[in-house]
Amino acid sequence: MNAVIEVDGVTRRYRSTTALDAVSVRFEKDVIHGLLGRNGAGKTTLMSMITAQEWPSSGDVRVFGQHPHENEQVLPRICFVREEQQYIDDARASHAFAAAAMAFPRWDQEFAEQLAADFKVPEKTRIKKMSRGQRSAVGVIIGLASRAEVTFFDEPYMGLDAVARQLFYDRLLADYAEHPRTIVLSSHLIDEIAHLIEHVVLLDEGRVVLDEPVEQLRDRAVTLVGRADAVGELTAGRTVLQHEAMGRTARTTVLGGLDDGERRRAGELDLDLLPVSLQQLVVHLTSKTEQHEQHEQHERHEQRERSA
Ligand SMILES: Nc1ncnc2c1ncn2[C@@H]1O[C@H](COP(=O)(O)OP(=O)(O)OP(=O)(O)O)[C@@H](O)[C@H]1O
Repeated sequence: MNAVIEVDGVTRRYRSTTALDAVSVRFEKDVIHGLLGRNGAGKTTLMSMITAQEWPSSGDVRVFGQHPHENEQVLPRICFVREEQQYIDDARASHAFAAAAMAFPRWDQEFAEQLAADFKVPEKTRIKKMSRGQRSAVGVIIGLASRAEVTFFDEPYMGLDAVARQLFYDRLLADYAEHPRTIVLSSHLIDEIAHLIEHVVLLDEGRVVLDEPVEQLRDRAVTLVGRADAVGELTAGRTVLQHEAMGRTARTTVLGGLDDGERRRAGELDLDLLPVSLQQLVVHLTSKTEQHEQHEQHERHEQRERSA
């Protein structure tokens, strides 16, 4: 393992909000990571710490083994693409690309121009006057053509239509295959990016709740589809993540994998076994807190009823 980013016990407080709560996580060299979590989970805050745009309240961040803040050895090797990127007044896409060419030593101008044509970024329009999707495309192009050793894309798709998003995913994968680098992609469109990412870091309320290679997630849950009574037999007593019944057919997703005996039985019962989607797993893992609160509320209510 070769971590290019090491985050150790990082906490970030904003007055009464704890955006990150003792987060420790590593991002490995030349791996595409998905940084996932609900709104307000702390994803942008974590990326801002690593890219030296913010300071942690406590804890330690190292990139390439060094502290990134005001570090000229580190900063040109990091690119952070975010929605609210500010560009200088009157700048056109070509000006933004020229600035990026100065900032990033591995910048590929030809690639940037090819991407600008692919995304149909208007040449003459000022970035300020561009549509939201066109502005996002400028950011995405800078992220790709910078070829920075560490590149963060923080929800880069805002305003991009489905065709442009697909273009981004295709170009990202193709360019990554030729120029491997560390990529961290934050997105709410989990199913859309699931095939791109090799490792998932999931934040919930400022804490890491999952930090795992995508391959391993397959064993975390399974979906059984078939006759309702047969599905019921194999899912009895297990934690159900999702259940749908359609007439005599059921589709049930349960936590945990099936052992060899259970798989054989599923075959005998003519059940289909499907891997769980990343989206389903993320929803399950990040709604736990609410489930817990609801449970606590219920318990308090019961207690009041009993003592009344
Ligand atoms: N500058 C700030 N001042 C005060 N609170 C902040 C600041 N930046 C972030 N926060 C708070 O920290 C928490 C985490 O915010 P953050 O932007 O990191 O979440 P996120 O996971 O990126 O969310 P989203 O998916 O909605 O973009 C939120 O509760 C947010 O309100």
